Amino acid sequence: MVERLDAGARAELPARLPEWRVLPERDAIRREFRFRDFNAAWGFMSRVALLAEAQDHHPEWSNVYNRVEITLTTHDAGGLSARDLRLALAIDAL
Ligand SMILES: C[C@H](O)[C@H](O)[C@H]1CNC2=NC(N)=NC(=O)C2=N1
Repeated sequence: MVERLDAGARAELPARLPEWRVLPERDAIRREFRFRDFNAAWGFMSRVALLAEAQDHHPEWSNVYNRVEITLTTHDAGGLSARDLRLALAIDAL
């Protein structure tokens, strides 16, 4: 069982992940990325896939040409956990 983020960690989300927003409809965060073209978007997705495997934590995502939308939540926790924060920070650092 994975612990969901506590109130203190949630309060810090806007400062730590300014590009991500907490969804109103479910306990998840989302960021949209835009690239020069599909090739650049796919290269980014390949790097995220490697991060996801290394962290054993996997995104919900979609791609349309040069756009990639990533939603993070922890299925084992039924909401946001430290695993989402860690993966989001690693994605931001790519
Ligand atoms: C067995 C394996 O560790 C789990 O199923 C992992 C894999 N990746 C995961 N990814 C996400 N986003 N949430 C999870 O709860 C999760 N669980």
